[in-house]
Amino acid sequence: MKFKAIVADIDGTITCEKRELHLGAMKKIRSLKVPVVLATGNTLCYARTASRLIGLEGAVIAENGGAVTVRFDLQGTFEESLEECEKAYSFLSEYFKLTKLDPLYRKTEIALRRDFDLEKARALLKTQNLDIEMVDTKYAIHLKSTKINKGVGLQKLAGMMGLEAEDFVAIGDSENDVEMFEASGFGIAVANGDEKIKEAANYVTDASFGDGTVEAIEFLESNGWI
Ligand SMILES: O=C(O)COP(=O)(O)O
Ligand SMILES: [Mg+2]
Repeated sequence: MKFKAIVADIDGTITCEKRELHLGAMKKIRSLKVPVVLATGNTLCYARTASRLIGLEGAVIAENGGAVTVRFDLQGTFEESLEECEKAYSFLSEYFKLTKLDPLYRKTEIALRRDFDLEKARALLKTQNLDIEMVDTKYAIHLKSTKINKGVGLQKLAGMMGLEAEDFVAIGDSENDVEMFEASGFGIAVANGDEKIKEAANYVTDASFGDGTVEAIEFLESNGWI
């Protein structure tokens, strides 16, 4: 097996436990010859800044696939999905006190603080005729279109880079990374990952957080897969 690129989740994967960047993972990523794409549930400006500060090229998937850019000098592309998310938000606001995270910068979905009953909210949302789902990343709960995810974002970005999604190894830690694992050629979950991502993974590291990403890349190198 030989892969041409890596797509790495940000929070919980290239960070430490308290969410600060993991310096060992940064160093390892910078040493790679293959392109590294960042994929996050967070906003596009967050992803682009992280890419710049890590020393990457600006190819990022943000807002769980809703926003994508291939280089720093190009504007992003944004899916038209916010309106439907707003409808779901208005409906759920009748039952819960919800807090939006970074609404000023988020253009395709809504991220919420994790301080309400998710299972109850999911059951209520099912009674509505909306193509919206709720995804828990352990950092936020995302109200997002069922048609958009990091896997769809990876297909799109891979095309822009002249690659196939299967050319990528994906590294991640939570349920918002599952579709990205499915679209990629090989998925590696870090040890702190949730059950859903570990189930979707081809390989699970022994180490957690950024140490897990270092281990994942060393595993790929030792097999000659990158
Ligand atoms: O924004 C979040 O909720 C989590 O972000 P992540 O996809 O980089 O882990
Ligand atoms: Mg994550």
